Amino acid sequence: MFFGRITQLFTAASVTSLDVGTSAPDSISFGSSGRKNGLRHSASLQDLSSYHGFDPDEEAILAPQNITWGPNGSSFSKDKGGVPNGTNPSRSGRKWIRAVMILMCLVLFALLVYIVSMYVYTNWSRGASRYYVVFDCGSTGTRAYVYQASINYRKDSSLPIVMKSLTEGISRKTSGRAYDRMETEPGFDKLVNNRSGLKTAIKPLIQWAEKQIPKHAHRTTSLFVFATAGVRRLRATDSSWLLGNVWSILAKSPFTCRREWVKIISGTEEAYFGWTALNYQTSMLGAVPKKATFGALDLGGSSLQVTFENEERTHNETNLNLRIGSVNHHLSAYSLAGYGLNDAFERSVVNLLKRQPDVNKSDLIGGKLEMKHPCLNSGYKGQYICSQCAPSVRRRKKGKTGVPIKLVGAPNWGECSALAKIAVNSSEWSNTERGADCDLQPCALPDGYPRPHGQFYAVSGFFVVYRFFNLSAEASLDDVLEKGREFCEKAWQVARTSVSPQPFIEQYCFRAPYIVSLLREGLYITDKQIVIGSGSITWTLGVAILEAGKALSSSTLGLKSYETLSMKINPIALISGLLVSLLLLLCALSRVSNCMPRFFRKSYLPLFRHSSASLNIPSPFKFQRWSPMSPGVKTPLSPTVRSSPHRPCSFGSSIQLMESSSLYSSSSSVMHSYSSDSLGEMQVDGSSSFWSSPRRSQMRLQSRRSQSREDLSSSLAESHMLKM
Ligand SMILES: Nc1nc2c(ncn2[C@@H]2O[C@H](COP(=O)(O)OP(=O)(O)OP(=O)(O)O)[C@@H](O)[C@H]2O)c(=O)[nH]1
Ligand SMILES: [Ca+2]
Repeated sequence: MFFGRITQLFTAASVTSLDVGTSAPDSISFGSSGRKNGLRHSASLQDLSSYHGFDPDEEAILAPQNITWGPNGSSFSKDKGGVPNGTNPSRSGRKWIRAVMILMCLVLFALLVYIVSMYVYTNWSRGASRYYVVFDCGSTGTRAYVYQASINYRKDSSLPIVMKSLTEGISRKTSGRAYDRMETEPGFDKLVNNRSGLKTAIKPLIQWAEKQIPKHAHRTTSLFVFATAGVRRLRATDSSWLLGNVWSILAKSPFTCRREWVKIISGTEEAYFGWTALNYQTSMLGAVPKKATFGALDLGGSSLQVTFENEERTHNETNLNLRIGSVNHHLSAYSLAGYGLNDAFERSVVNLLKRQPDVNKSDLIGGKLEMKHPCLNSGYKGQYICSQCAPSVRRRKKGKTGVPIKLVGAPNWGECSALAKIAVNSSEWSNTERGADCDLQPCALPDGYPRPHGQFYAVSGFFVVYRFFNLSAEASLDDVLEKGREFCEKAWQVARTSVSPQPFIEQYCFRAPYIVSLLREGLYITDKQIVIGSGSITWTLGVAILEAGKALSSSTLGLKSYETLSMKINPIALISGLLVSLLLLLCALSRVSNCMPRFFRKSYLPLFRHSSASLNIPSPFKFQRWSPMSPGVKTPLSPTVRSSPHRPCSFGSSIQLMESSSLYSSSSSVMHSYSSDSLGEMQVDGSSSFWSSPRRSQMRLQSRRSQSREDLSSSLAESHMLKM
């Protein structure tokens, strides 16, 4: 409708009615007053010469309701009808319309370019992968993970990406390693002021990651180096030294890394990265329709991360919103420092030391102290570096700061279980908490922290303990206790050889009761609420997923446009529709502003001939204006009859209004009527073909000025007959 109206107006602007009254039996007269004999009333041709663009007044003349067939022949009259003589409001109207048209063309063009570029980008990026390298700088080691991100085409997920972990060349769980991961030991927190140790820890990981990624993609691969609890608990001077040196070593890597990507992540960040990774791998993340997600329990060597969906917004410090794909998740996420497996054992040592009577500090510092431990196998003797035994002592041994204590195995399952429960009770060892009774409340949680609820995956350290005792994921916590007790009762030499060589074998008699007490008394999580996750679920996957999501959505909305283009609108149809609209608009605009290049002007191209029907159909569409030679030149219009009865005409006869140069005297008001013959000659005359310059053809028109009216009316009548 809108375009029809616009085109109607433009066509009206381009059509100038001439009074070519004829005595033909039927006539067409244009005039709001409906006067039939338009000859004397038509405006002189000169008046029409200013017609270059659209004249809104033309609408009144050319609109169908103003066209009537009269008894005394057809006539065209330029009757402005109701428009005061001497005013020319059409010019400002034309300018306004032209401006609107140009604006619409520009908007359409911009939209077309955007949609096409989005479509190309989306299709291009569909094949393009992005790689991510994430370093997990943990308290017991530094690991490298390589991920390949690509667009997710599955419709049952609103998650825009598919993430694949590349683990080529990693030794499969040899020598008791619980994880399939590229790892160097010890962790960064044991390498403070040890630059060569840092290089030894980092370079093998970089070299391995380079082999996982095609060389051409190295520069576009993002490298993130995130440190967790081990470094988090260091003094600021030590952690700053570590991060600064790690950054300088990484500067030589082929990957893209920014200074802000080498950092210590908070416990909360580690928590929701782990939750994201878990729910991605269990296909809960971005599921459509939304599915209940799993809580994550990530037990490290130094800290424990707890994350779960929680609609209660009770505790601001631990609440966060995470939007993945089109799904919003309200999470409670927190990290309990000191609850990792290694730190928990340390707490057991600290607690035992406190119970030692008359400990001589010099003996302590001199490493002469010997202490029995109820969770160590009989026959075990070993030196333990205790960081928390004398915090003031800064002696470094094997990379660890603390005092050496000689531990001696004195296994006692009951005492060991009680010691594990003490390690779980934060009020027993942290200065901030008041005495808490683990039988009355979750004694691992600080005051006000939301209690974990729902179903949980227990990963990392939980997985390591289950694997150590050869327990399946379905085993209960009581099974863990049973296995632990059996292990504790073995003599050290037997116990040690009963498992493949691996770190911290001596601590598993403690770890068994510890993880059970941590879940049951520390967090009040029952057996039915947990599933033991595999060792491949690591928070580094969450980093890659969230970074890839950021990259996709930020780079020119590729993701959104991907959704729009592929899921809701057929991009080809959209682009075609825009293209057609733009072309239509450009055509209309060229009519209005005569900006069509000279070569394409209708007055010289016999392409715009109309069938004789144009005489009969009272539609302004059919009257084509021959565009003027150039704006500003007075170009009176002369009607031409396209064909004559004796000449077969492939287009049928037609009336075309031809522009001619202003050769008429301004006083001339005689209307032109042309016989088809002469016009036919004119139009087919080789020297004066449509292709000749307008001036010459106008000259010929000029000489046929007195074309007989009969000719015209006969051809009019004829074409009318044809139509019948
Ligand atoms: N037996 C065995 N234990 C392992 C292995 N890898 C890690 N562990 C133990 O599992 C515990 C948890 O390991 P991680 O989750 O890697 O701990 P982390 O990331 O270094 O510690 P955080 O910095 O607190 O996250 C550590 O205390 C290790 O003692 C393994 O391959 N075999
Ligand atoms: Ca960890």
